[in-house]
Amino acid sequence: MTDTSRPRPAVEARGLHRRYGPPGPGGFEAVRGLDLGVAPGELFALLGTNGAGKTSTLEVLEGLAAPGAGEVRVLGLDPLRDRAALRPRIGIMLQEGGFPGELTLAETGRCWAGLTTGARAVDEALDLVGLLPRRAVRVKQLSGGERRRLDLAMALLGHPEVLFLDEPSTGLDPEARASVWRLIRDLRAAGTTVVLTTHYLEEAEELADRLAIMHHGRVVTGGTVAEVLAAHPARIGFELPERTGANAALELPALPGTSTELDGRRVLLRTPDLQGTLTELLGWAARHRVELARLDARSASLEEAFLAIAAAGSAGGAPSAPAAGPAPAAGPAPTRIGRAA
Ligand SMILES: Nc1ncnc2c1ncn2[C@@H]1O[C@H](COP(=O)(O)OP(=O)(O)OP(=O)(O)O)[C@@H](O)[C@H]1O
Repeated sequence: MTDTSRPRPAVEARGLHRRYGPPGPGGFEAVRGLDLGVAPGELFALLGTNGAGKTSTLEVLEGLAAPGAGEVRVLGLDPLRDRAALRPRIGIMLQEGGFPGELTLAETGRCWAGLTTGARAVDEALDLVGLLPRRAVRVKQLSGGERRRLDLAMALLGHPEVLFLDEPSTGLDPEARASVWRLIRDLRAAGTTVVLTTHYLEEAEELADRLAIMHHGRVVTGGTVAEVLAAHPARIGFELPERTGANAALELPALPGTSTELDGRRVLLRTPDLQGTLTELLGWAARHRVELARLDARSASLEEAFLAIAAAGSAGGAPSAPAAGPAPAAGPAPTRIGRAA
């Protein structure tokens, strides 16, 4: 039965494969059975290691390349077969725009607007990315970050319903990056569906409603940032006081599902239940009048999740389910710490 309560995805791929070169050992399969769905108005980030297949995937979604196998739909249309109908409704920012260096920004905009249905005013598009004061400058005179912003302005010329951004903030200084993030957020707030690739995990954490992490042509894990992080343990670090005499040895409480690493007086706990473990630990410390110096408790970061996935992949094939973090080794047995009495 079809679920009619959920809107049809604005962007969807099912069983997508993309191959470079001939079949067999002479070729290379860059995308290996990828499924994804992006809801209308959603901001979706595609992350992954170098060569994971992000650009190869994006190019198929954009209608710039044919899938080797599988099905792709954007706004319900086939990006290749229905290209004429779809092209005016999407905006594309490639990894490199490649606009002619001799043209000024205003001329570039006019040329591009001539090819775009319902284009907004060129100056308005340049203003959106902070390049209006540079409108009379030639493209070849722009810095790398300014070129990135010109690429974005041209992608926005046609009021796209779906915007594909391939590494939109690469090469931008922190201020320019912050203003591009603001612009992307505004576009999303106005209902634009955005699919972006990025190497900046902070960018995905800041912007994305949902994300997927690719490795070796497959989506290894995906969901909201919270869902992705839930598969990775939180960390609690602290330092125990120097102890003497009969109090030299202490037993930490049994903390189910938590692993414990000791390095002198420094203790590192890894736990799937940050609040529960922290509550137990603080109760234990209060009962034993133990001061936990340099106490630091934090959820897993997207960077830790990403590195765990990359490491799992390098160590013999990435997992196909949400990747587990560093394995919690210890069971609920208490851990003896400190010098023996
Ligand atoms: N034209 C091509 N011919 C052969 N192999 C290619 C071609 N383009 C890409 N590849 C290979 O396909 C794989 C995926 O490349 P792709 O550019 O999609 O990765 P990516 O995730 O976007 O990487 P990055 O983060 O480095 O931009 C890589 O191993 C790359 O070398």
